[in-house]
Amino acid sequence: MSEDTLILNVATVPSFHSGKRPRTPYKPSDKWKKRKAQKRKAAQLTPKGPSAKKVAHIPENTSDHVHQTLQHDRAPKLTTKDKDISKGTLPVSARKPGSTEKPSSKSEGTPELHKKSQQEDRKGEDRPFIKTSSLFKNNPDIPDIHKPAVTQLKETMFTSDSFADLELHPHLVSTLNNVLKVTSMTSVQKRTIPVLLAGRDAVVRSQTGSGKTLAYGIPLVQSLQAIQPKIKRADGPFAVIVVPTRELAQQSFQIIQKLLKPFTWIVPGVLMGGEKRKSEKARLRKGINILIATPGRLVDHINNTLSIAFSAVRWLVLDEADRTLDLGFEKDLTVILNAINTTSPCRQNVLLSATLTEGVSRLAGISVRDPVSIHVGEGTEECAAAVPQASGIPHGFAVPEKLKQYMVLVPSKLRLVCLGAFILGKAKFEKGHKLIVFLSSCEAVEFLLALFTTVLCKEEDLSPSSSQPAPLLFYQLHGNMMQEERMEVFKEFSQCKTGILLCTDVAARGLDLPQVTWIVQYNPPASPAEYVHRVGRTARIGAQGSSLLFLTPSETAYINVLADHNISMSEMKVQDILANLMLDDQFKGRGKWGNKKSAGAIEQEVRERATVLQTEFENAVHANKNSVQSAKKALQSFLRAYTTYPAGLKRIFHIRSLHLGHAAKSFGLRDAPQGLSTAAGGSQKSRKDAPRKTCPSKTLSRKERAASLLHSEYASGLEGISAPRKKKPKQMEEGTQRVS
Ligand SMILES: Nc1ncnc2c1ncn2[C@@H]1O[C@H](COP(=O)(O)OP(=O)(O)OP(=O)(O)O)[C@@H](O)[C@H]1O
Repeated sequence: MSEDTLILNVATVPSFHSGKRPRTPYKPSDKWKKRKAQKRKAAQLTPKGPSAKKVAHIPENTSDHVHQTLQHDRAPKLTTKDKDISKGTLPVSARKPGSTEKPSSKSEGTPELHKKSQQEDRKGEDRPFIKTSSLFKNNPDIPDIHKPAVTQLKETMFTSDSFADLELHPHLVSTLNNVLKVTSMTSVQKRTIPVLLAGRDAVVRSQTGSGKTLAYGIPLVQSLQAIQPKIKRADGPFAVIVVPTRELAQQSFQIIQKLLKPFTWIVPGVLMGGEKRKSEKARLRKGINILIATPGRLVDHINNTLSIAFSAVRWLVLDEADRTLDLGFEKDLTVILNAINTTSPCRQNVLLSATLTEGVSRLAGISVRDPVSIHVGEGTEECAAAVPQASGIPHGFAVPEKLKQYMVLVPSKLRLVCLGAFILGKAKFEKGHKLIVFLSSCEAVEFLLALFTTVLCKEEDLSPSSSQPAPLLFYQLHGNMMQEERMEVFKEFSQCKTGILLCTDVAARGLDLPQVTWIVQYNPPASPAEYVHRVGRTARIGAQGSSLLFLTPSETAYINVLADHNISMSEMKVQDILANLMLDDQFKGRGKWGNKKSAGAIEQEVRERATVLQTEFENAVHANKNSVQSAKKALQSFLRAYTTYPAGLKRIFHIRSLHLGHAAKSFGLRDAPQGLSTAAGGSQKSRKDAPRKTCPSKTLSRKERAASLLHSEYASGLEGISAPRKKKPKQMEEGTQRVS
């Protein structure tokens, strides 16, 4: 051992799957547990034995010292020669130059090498030192940010006008006051409700969390309860409400259900992917008067359920209308509109979103007649400046006034520890925080849930009587989960006071999750509109909230793209986020820093602790073959997602600007893996063996791939992404890959 090193006592590092289920606080049903067990068996995620105690080296004089300079730092950037990542194997050029090491993916591919890796796993338990490459060397420079001048668009949230001032049924007013606990209208409600009560179509844009659901829900219920003779269940749908995700369908259903409390003869119902079609058919047969549905599932019933009839429809609401268009749901919408138009041409149409744009005007053209345009920011000076002459729709977006927006420029190698430190700082050492962390893929969500549960939630934190800081409660929500589990998580995270939800964009739109204090965008969104919806999960209805956007130095220009849409944010510094680790002695190194620390010494100690944390992450990842595989899958899906940014953003998010070794480190991998495949099927070998039709990325164009990736975010686990492709899927629902 060289003299300039010191030994760090890294606390016991449990294996990635340490025999305990990741501590997600929801209680899965028996059926779900059974399915999960089958799934785990299939994925060979066998729990590992007791955790190994590991020791890490950190240099005494500088925590930057590289004990084993892993060749990440020298791994070349991806080039065009490396081929489009989505076409298959990751480039050979990403292999360590001059390395004689066998590619790790291969070493796990054959039984002998598997045995060898198991032996190494066991050996690792006695292994005295863990070598961690430097986190703080060979990173790209963090550029100085020249904050662009941005005029933020403002929308007034509340008015002093009361619901009682409207000509509503008195029982509806008392339901609003007593059940929904709302008395005065928000701006969007004040402007929208009278328009809809007057029987007009409307295109409504107002900021996230401003009460758009009641803006259409109240006039809808008011008009249906007034119909004489009274609506009968068997009359079928009088209103159809289309929303892009299942959770939003469920949420909207619950609000409509509350509004209908005094009007028991009107029956609401929800149709959404992941539910049993048979029982939905039975409910349709009995009769649903207000039908809330995701587009794919509704089309499915239009095509397959004889008892669905639209002759009575008087209302069509497209909530999150721009998203519904975005996701390639346009075809579905055409089917829905055709089905409704054939039998019910006279009805009211309402389109709503916080980010209605030109594209939606096009949709408005096919679905609304002479609509009243309601833009809540309209009339303000800020908004006038943002309205381009031709369209009349503001180019910029308003975000909630009390939302504090931050961004941080983090080199790839530091991303994982930075996210870990941020979560620890907020959720463990401050009180009452509820965080949502957006990631770019289902695989990354699953991987980080397991990793964080292993490394950040230590056993001692779990005892209720413990005097330790608050235990961390992690939740996950993504499109590959089973419907039952998705609903359970949604419910539990809605009700919990603190916790961290790791999710994909499936949670970005419309969800009204109370008391969320922080939105973290670990992967930047594909558009400024999606940015607005993600951050809109906090600071709702006048509440305080904050957001943090992670960017790598090469992605700095995204700040200007957001600024073009009137979005402005302040910079946080990586070192300030990492400084949270000073609160957590669990990640203390062996450095002798004394009591009175100079700024330099503190910085060194922060770096040392960050290195300890990274070491723990890497140990957890490399604890067994399955956890390595899970990290690789997450990395692979991250790379795939990176190829799907729209053309206009390619100059900022280009696969070639990624450093594979550094990206691998951000998934706790010590080496840049070889032979990565970005196809859904996994390794190159398994991809070769798989039937062609199960490998969509081979047959899809880049645009289709992007759409299919986005769709997968909206799928439930029931159909599974590996479901064989059918020529014409029977069950076209949100999340089904549209491959033809
Ligand atoms: N008039 C009101 N007074 C107080 N709270 C209200 C009022 N109207 C709605 N709310 C509450 O505001 C929250 C946000 O409402 P809602 O989900 O409808 O917002 P939204 O504008 O549709 O948001 P998003 O654009 O994110 O979908 C809900 O919790 C709702 O109960």
